[in-house]
Amino acid sequence: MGTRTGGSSIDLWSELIAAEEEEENRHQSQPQQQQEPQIAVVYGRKIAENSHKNIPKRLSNSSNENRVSLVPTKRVSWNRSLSTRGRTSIAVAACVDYQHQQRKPKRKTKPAIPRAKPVQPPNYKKEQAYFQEVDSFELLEESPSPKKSGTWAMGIQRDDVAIPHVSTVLKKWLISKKLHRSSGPLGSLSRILETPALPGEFICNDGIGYSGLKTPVEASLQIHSGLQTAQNKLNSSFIKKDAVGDECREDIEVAVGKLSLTSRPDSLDGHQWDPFLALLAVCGQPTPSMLLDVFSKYCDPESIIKVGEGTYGEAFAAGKAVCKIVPIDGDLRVNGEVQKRSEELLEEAILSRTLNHLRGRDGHVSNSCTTFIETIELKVCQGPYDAALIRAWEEWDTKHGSENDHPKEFPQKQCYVVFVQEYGGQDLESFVLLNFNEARSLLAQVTVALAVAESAYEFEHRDLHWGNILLSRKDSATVQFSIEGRQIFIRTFGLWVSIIDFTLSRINTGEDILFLDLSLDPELFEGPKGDKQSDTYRKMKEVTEECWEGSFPKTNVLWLQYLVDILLLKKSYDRTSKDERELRSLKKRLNGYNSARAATSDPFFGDLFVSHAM
Ligand SMILES: Nc1ncnc2c1ncn2[C@@H]1O[C@H](COP(=O)(O)OP(=O)(O)OP(=O)(O)O)[C@@H](O)[C@H]1O
Repeated sequence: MGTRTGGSSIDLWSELIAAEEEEENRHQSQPQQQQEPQIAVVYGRKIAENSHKNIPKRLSNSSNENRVSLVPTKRVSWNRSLSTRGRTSIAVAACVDYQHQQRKPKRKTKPAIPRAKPVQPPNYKKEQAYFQEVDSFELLEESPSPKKSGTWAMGIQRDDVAIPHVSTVLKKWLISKKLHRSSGPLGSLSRILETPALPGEFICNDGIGYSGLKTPVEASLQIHSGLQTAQNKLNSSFIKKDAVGDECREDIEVAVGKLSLTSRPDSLDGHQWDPFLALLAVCGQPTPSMLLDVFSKYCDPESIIKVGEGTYGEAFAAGKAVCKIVPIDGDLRVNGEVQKRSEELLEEAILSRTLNHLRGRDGHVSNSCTTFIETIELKVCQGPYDAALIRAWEEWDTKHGSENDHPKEFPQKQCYVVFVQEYGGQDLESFVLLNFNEARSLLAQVTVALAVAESAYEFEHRDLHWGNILLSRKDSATVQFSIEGRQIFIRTFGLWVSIIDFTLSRINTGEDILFLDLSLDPELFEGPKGDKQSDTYRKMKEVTEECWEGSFPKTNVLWLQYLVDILLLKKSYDRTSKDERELRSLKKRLNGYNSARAATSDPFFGDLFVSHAM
């Protein structure tokens, strides 16, 4: 079956597109004729043998069994990363010959079943037929994942100083200190705490408040440059310091002293600095908590349920919240990957919190929306997984077949960051869309959300694959956005969108530009040709010309085009051939927009925007 011969790949995607266009032309010349599915070459879709709920295997992005590689000799870690991150995408795979060769031994023993909690599709037969007819491609290979050894970079570049591409917060701070000849080392968190307070945020108890940051224009980070940059990032976590009791501050200082003297001293250029301490500071903690202490704030531990897993994180429902646990700083490889470092999490924390301010809780903001997942709290934890978490993990494993290592393998002193977020629903990959209206609303909500974040923060997501869009259903008929002071309500048809995973995102907080230098990860751009997700990374590379620090809102448009492809080719829902033509036309017109903001003017969205809540 298939068109792969002699081990060489054939770009079936191009064939598919050509067939689509041919079909489109045919349709235009024969308008009355019923259109057939747009796929020229049809392969049977594999169904998981053990699919106890009769869910097609590829509804999950954790199922590797059918995945085959176009590059069989190059089995690298991104295969694994991408499977769990949803970095799977449209690829026309006929090369079934390779699929057995490409499995990791560990995965062979695991059943390939949906990652997310299965939902009984309302019209499964139709979906199955869809996959048999339309989704005729196997996933060749998952797209490459950025190497996590690289960390966030900031947009401070000087010609006369060699700033390393991979810069930790620490290095950046030291470099900027040199650049700006600032007043001496930032030796401890105590020193940070001595910096002038900024209005609006709290410290100590619950980590994150909502009232601090505004938009860049209203910038509250108050960062000027150099040393101030790193220092004020931390300040941003300690806004309203005056409200902090001396007792609490003392606790932190004592804790900092202990930590820096005993636990994790870090020295560079003779200056003591520890990003772990900074992380603690950002989380408003004197010392790491126990995992269960965090969960207990949100639920009875007995009710904890695992809801998903990624390469780095294990996500558990805790009451109405989701706690994603990410191990940090340890030597133990987790799920085959080197653990993330504190400094990476520090930057990600700042980015997540900045996006929180789009929710407009701190009063009127000219750009607001609720589409970016809300980070309720961040906590640093230490210690083994508790019994309740192990139980939840094992239950999920039994049901879904985890691809992650068993958490009992963590050492006693393992540290983690826990992201407490709102529950966003199921990812687009596994969610069953009902009809074209839902698909339209999804595109509208994503487009306007990106437009809002572009306007507020020059935000580019840069990794908006179908694993990073969460969906749920709500009663609300409209969802509200505010963009440059103008209110927009979008018809939801009951569908509610949340965007997650800002690891690759670029943001201008008003004082800092946070971005990931993707040029450090060439494998990201080496995914299979014809794989829409891999193609999108490559297109981003063309658009940015590898200047990842720069503002290129066109990258958001590239992901919108990717989403249109997903909705046309990977998702099944009630739609007509006219609906499909509309989607294809939208995709073409998107070529003409250089930002999501510009794309909001597209007629496709016209009747989805209303001027008042419904
Ligand atoms: N806020 C949330 N609401 C509901 N489910 C969530 C939420 N956050 C994460 N999940 C679930 O957990 C999974 C893993 O989360 P996420 O992708 O953020 O982890 P990760 O380790 O950062 O992933 P990766 O690095 O592989 O992209 C998601 O695919 C989703 O199923």
